[in-house]
This record gives sequence, C-alpha cells and structure tokens, in this order.
Amino acid sequence: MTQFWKPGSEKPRLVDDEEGGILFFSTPTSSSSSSRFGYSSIDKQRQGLPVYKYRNGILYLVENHATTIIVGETGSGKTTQIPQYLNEAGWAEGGRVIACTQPRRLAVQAVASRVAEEMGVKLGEEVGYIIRFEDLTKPGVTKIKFLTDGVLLREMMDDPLLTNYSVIMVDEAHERSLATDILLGLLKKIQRRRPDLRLIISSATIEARTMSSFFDTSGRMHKKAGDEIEPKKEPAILSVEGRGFNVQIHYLEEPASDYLQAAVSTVLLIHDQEPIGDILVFLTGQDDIDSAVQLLTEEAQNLKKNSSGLVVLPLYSGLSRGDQDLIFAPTPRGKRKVIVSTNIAETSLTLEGIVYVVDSGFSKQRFYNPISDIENLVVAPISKASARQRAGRAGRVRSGKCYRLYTEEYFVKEMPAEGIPEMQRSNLVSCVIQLKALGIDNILGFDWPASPPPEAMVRALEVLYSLGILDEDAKLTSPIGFQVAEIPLDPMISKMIMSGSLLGCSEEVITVAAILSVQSIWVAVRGVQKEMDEAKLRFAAAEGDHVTFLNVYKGFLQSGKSSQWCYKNFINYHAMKKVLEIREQLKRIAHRLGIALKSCEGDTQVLRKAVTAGFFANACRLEAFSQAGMYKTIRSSQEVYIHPSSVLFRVNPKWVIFHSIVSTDRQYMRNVIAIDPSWLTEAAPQFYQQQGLNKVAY
Ligand SMILES: Nc1ncnc2c1ncn2[C@@H]1O[C@H](COP(=O)(O)OP(=O)(O)OP(=O)(O)O)[C@@H](O)[C@H]1O
Repeated sequence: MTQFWKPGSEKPRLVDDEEGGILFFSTPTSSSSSSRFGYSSIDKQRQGLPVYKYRNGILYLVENHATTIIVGETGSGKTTQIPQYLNEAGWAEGGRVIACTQPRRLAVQAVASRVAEEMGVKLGEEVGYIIRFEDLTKPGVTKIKFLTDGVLLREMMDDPLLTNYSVIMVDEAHERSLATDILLGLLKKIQRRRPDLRLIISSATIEARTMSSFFDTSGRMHKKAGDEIEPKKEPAILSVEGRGFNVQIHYLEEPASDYLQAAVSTVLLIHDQEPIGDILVFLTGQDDIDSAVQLLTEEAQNLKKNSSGLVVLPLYSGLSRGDQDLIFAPTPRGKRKVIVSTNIAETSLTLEGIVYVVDSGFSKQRFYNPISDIENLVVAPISKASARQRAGRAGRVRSGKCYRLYTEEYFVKEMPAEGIPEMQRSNLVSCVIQLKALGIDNILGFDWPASPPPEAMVRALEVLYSLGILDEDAKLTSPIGFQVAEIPLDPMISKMIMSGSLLGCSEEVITVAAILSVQSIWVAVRGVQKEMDEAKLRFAAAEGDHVTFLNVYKGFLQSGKSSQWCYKNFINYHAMKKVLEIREQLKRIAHRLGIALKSCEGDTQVLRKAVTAGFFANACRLEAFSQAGMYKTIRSSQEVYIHPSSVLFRVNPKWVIFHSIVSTDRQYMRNVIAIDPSWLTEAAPQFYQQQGLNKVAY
C-alpha cells in the first residue's frame, strides 16, 4: 500500500487562561529542548525539563490550595519531577507519604523505577510502588509511592481518610477511567474532613476548567476550630509551558481502509527511509497486535537488505511480566526495535529508544448499554487527547516523528476532543460494590465528576442483589458480600471462585479465572485456519470453552510448560505464562479467604455450576425457529451469536452462558459454556423468577 504523508500543522495546546473564579498561574518559560541534549548527569537532565522552571510556583500553589490542577505537555516532567519536588520541600516528613496514581500498572512500575534511579535510591525503599498483587514499598521508609488508582481505592477500605498521605497526585486524569472517577469523587469527600490533605490533578490533555469546577468547594467548606492549616478552597490551575523535544506530526493524505495493513506498511516505510531509532505502533488488541507482529516479522525476513534489522515485540496486558519487560531492554546495536502495543503504552511511559510513533487512531473501548445490559468491547476511534498522548511517546529524549494513520482534516474536524468517561459507558457492578464496601449508601446521589446513567446503576444493584452480594437494603451481605468486595477481581469472577470452593472445584475455577483474565490463549495466525482448528479440536470439550481451557492448561503443565508445545498447538506461550502468574496470585487470595484448594477430578458439571453461579446474568437460549445459531439473552432478549473462536461455534447447545461480548458485524459471545437451565434458578432464584424463567418450558 502506498502512503501519502503530509506534515501536520498541529500546535501544542495550552490551557486557556480566562478567569472565572479560578486562579490561573503561569510563569513564562523558554525551555530549550536542545539545551538538554548533552547533559550527562541526571541532576542536569532534571533541571533541563520544562517543569523545573515552575518548581517554586508548584510548591507555592500546593502549600496554599487544597487542589492544584497542573497541565503541561507530554514529557515536560510532571510525573517524575513533581513528587520529588514535594519530597524535597518536606511533604514526606514525619512519616507522611506522597502518592502519585496512574491508570496503568506498567506506567506505575516504569515511573517508580525512573524516580528511584533519579534519586539514587533502591526501588522499594524511599521510592516504591503498589499494583494489584504486588507491593514494593516499606512502611515508615517509603516517602514517594506510585500506585494505580484502583489500588488507592482499595487502600481506602482500611483507611477511609487515607491518613498516611500528605499529597495525592492523580496523574493522567484525562483518561477518566472508572477507578479515576471514583477516586476523584471520594477524594473530594475526604478533603472536607482533611484540610491538611493536598490534591494535584495532572495531565497533558485534561479539561482543566471542568476539573476545577468539580473541586471548587469554596463557600461550602467551613473552618473547624483547631484547624491549623486552611488552604484556599478554590483550585489553582497551573499551565506548564514548554515541551521536551520536537515531535513532527504526519498525516495520511487519504484515509486508510485497513489500519492494520497501513500500520505495517508505515513501519516498513520508516525502516526503509528514516534514520535509526525505535518505532512504537499503537493498535487495538491482542489479535491485531499478534497479526501485525507476524506480518512485520515475515516482511523483515523478506527484506534482503535489512533481513536482521527489525526486532518486533508485542505489548499488551495479557503478556507475562518478563515479556513486557523486554520493551525496556536496550535495542541491540544496528537494529531497530518495533513495539506493537495497545494503549497500555499511551501515557506516562518513556521508552528511551523510541523516535517514531505510528498511531492507528483506534483503541478497544468498553461500551455498556444498560437497556440491553450488554457490555461490548469495541474497536472505536480515539480522542484528540489520546492522539496527543500517543504522539508524546516520541520526543522524550530526542526529537521524533508521529505518523497518524488518518487525515489531518479528520483530526481537526471529526475527532472528539476527549473520550467519554468510562463511568458513562461501563457496567457499574464493580464500581457499586467498591462504594458499598466504603460505606457509601446513597450511590445515586454521589458527587461524581461525570454522572453515570441511572439505569446502569439500577442494573448493577439488581445483579449484585441476585449474586447475593447486596441484601434487600442494598447493603453488603455477610460474609459473601464482604468477601467478594475484598477480592480485587470482577465480582462475577469472585462469586464463581467462591461457589467453586463450596462445590469442591476451587482448583479448576481458579485456573478458569486466570485464563479468563488474559485476552486469548490461542494464537491467531493468518492463512492457516485449518491447522488452527485442528489444533483446537485436540483440546475441545463438548461442554464448552471453560472445560477446553482446563484441557489446555493440563496439557501445558504436562509438557513441562514448553514453548515448543505451545507453538505446535497454536497456543500463545506468552499468555500461558501470564496465566501461571495470575493463578499464583489467585491462590494467595484464596488462601487469605480461607478457601482450601480442591479438585473436582474431571467432574465438569460442578465446574459449570460454579460458572453459572457467577455468570448467570449472561445466560442465553438458542432460538429454535429463527436463523441458525441465533441466541437471545434471557435478561433482555438481545440477539447474540457464538463467536467463531469458541469450541461451541456451530455446535449450538440450547442453553449457554458467555463471559463477554464482542461486536463486529454481530454481537458475538466469547468464552461460552453449555449449561442446564435449572442451574439458573438454583443459582439466582429471584433474578430468574423475575424473568419468568420458571415458567419457560426447557
Ligand atoms: N526512563 C527514562 N529514561 C530516560 N529519560 C527519562 C525516563 N523517564 C523520564 N525521562 C525523562 O524525563 C522526562 C519527563 O518525563 P515525565 O514522565 O515526568 O513527563 P510527563 O510530563 O509526566 O509526561 P506524560 O504527560 O507523557 O506522562 C521525559 O521526557 C524524559 O526526557
């Protein structure tokens, strides 16, 4: 495919400075990026960052305002520098801790190790991090703590006012993930009780004014007797001007019809025509990333001249830690690394060798429809904020280029400025349970940065009630509700694990839960469909995908966890390593909850009953008199089909339960298991009596 690139005219965007009751603070700066080049020591490098000129201003605002909103270009130094400035100014004295949250685990780890390196300390001592299942901090020693926003929410269960923290910096707030929004709502509540707590909300691409009005509580807060510190209630907005190195933006002259093919061609074009430097490609998910990696590896082998020049690496959350770490390894001399990633590399990461970014313009996003009660994972166009973040992965240690696989006209005229907050397009089951666990009873009246649809809340309450997690007064049940709230997993998976324990198949449900946590254990290779289908048949179980997963897992263990065995059977070795990792973590959680590990020794019926106990809300029945293979969900009569990747594709059992839905031309059920409908009324009597299932002739 021929690419017609033209340079873009996008200018760096700065926060607007109109007044309106909000303090705007800006120090003009003329940070010269090239002046940084050549500095040898880390200190000099730090002082060359645009944010350095604002050091005193930032400390002044944080001292005097309950909330400070900081907007600055990608790479200007917000994440790595501000926590250090706060530490230097004494905010971590007296056993207090400075927290910096990130939406993604990978960023938490990467940023924490960079800051530890800059401070010359061992990671896990003064600078540490916590992500789900991994705590690298030392109480009493750690002064700066990086953590995911989800982890900070969990910390609130033990310490609702987060009393350990003096400053909490919510970084990359533009992402508006579910956890970020819950956190922002709760932090606002905490501020009323803790005038000593300071918040920093930061991002390169946040709508500062909206965020500021959300946190503006001036007039609503009262000074209590005995309060020593009384910061200003109106938030301050600080615009950090100046950027790191220049990033030249290029657009397509004509829209691309196939973004995957366009991405591959662009990488090859860069490899052929541009000086050495690594390439970061943004695609959407494991399937298209695996295809692109395969195509690029084949193409690279065909290129005589550069036959060994490309090192192609995938990057997505379903990879084991070891495989993810490969992206940080230095590029071998004379070679060019190509990292093909989902949006997990979109924010906060600095990958030193990256000079070129290729942005497909798409990502996989969740969309929940409370009417049909179906949550889809859909490949959807990204926002301008995301596009800027993606471009910002170049230009961090030297100047770079970003190739956008869409036209400039599309970017300017059609791409939305910001994405829709996840809160407004997600199933809210996890969110509700977390708030309940924190004792927030009036969820519908909660002060959200963006209110979720009330129907979605009602749906979530209904499901949690049917799962036995909430009682009739919408309070957590004891012990089930409290235990499920303790497990950092989707409540449906948690319920499946707990039912598996009662039914005597905890070993199996834990394996299934681990496999459902990775995107796919199968490798999708183009052009060998027949061989792939045959391989799958070797493991296929008539009961469905969950039982098939257990067969694969058993085979993998019997092979001695062999990569060759995976290769031969079209199984994703990286994903299997990740499954082992997650399974170990789940075993630890089970142990904490007093769940003894027990196997049902091949009795698949009990396993399927345990799956039903967690996922009964996803039950479907085959439509007898309609087009072959069409199912309807019991809950909302939505038309759905079994995904071709399922072992039950074309088998079409009468009653099934699915794990998730993907939408392409139709709504497809992924990871499907055959059930007996009587298990549904057994698992959730009220839920299915409501649907009239007890009256349905099986
Ligand atoms: N691991 C690293 N190796 C080399 N330089 C790094 C590393 N991490 C950060 N830097 C340098 O520090 C700069 C600032 O990074 P930082 O993550 O603090 O910026 P930021 O403003 O938070 O960016 P973003 O909005 O993209 O998260 C980078 O542009 C880069 O020059």
